[in-house]
Amino acid sequence: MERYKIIKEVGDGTFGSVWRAINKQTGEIVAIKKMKRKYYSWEECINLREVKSLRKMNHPNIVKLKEVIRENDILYFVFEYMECNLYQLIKDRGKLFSEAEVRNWCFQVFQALAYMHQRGYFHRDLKPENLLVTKDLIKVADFGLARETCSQPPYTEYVSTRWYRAPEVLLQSSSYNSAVDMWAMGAIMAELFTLRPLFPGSSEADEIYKICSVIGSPNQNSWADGLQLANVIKYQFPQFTSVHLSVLIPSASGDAINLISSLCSWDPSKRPTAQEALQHPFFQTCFYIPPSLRSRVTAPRTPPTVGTRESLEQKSARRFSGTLSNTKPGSCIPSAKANASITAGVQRKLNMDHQGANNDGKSTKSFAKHPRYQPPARNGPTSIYASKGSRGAVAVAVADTAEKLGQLTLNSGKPLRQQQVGSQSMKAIWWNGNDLVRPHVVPPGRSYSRKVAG
Ligand SMILES: Nc1ncnc2c1ncn2[C@@H]1O[C@H](COP(=O)(O)OP(=O)(O)OP(=O)(O)O)[C@@H](O)[C@H]1O
Repeated sequence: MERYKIIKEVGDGTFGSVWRAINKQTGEIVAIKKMKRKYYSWEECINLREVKSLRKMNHPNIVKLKEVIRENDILYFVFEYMECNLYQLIKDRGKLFSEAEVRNWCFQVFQALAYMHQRGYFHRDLKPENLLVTKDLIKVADFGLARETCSQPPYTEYVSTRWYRAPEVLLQSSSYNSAVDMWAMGAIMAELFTLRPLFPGSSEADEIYKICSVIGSPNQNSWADGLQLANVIKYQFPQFTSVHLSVLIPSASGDAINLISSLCSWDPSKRPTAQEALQHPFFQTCFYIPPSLRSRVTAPRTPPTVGTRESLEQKSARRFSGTLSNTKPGSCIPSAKANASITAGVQRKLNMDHQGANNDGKSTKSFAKHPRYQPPARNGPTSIYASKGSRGAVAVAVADTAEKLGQLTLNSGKPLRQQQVGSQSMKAIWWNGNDLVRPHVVPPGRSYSRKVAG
């Protein structure tokens, strides 16, 4: 570790604290994640999911793991450095993001997911904190929970952040798949438009309650397997009809609403795959720049992985630059120096090789089945967070969920009991006499807690 000079702490997660550091030999800025628990053997380290999955991934929208160092039983991951995470951008944002910004970020993330899912991995803990941003470039980080698709269920020890957790996981399915990442992306996309979480559940039961209140309760048609899962744990869904998402996300176009709606489908098999999402009309103006072409252009002018057709046509001289029309050329590109690989060092380190794997085998679906939606008036949200609470990560075994969910017997339209919903204030937000108060009409001055432990 003496090759690095630690500059400052930039993140504190469940499993590690992350530090900005500089490689004294190359001048490269890196992020070093120092794991909280001790590792007494090298075998323990190389068997970690984060190592096993990340070392196989080589994609411009997946954060690069450069080195793994074990020193005095402490494990350090050295990553390429990114300026901030998406949650920080959302939190500090005074006005809504433009649809072009949302599109650009989501297109990149779906490319990363398509790559990862095709290779037989799924992330399982996608959330704004795990999407790292440098200018227009976004990368998926934190593979601590990543799973191989072909690994054997049941996945009992699964933990993830509640607000982005897919319903099949909440209902304790033991054989979920990469569709859990697609659900999370629907919730994240919506949050990018409104700057507020779409399903801010204060407990696992409240999470399902909030999902029902937005997308409507599931039935035999929409999710027969889900009814069975609920039956097993003796859970009764609260009865709600769906709200059109355009009411909750008024600034989003019809295409965006359509994509979010299909991502947030109860039935995992009805969600688009990442590859299918990339084909959605919402991304019609985007084009993909294959990695092989990206390396041909001069680095400072090359944005990440996405561009617009318009810019492609107009700027044929920069044919493969993929510069977004709203992108400052070169604004998001790390310098060649910053990309220099680390060749020196005395500590034991892991070689990051990259291998392919399996397909996730999901069937191809058409978007034609989703009714096209008429865009609503574009009149921004009624309020944004007055303040945001701390946002902890979770390490919550789901073992107690059956008990918690099983205790619930919810009648149509009736509020959850206070202890089931969470705090009194949460109840006040969610129940207003005869009518359910939707999550996006939080009274001014009210803040959500981003604590998400289940
Ligand atoms: N490569 C990076 N560059 C800059 N900041 C980073 C990088 N990796 C992580 N961070 C920051 O550190 C935070 C925590 O990192 P990470 O999610 O990897 O830790 P964790 O312990 O696995 O967290 P979690 O509690 O979400 O499981 C991130 O949200 C981000 O703000």
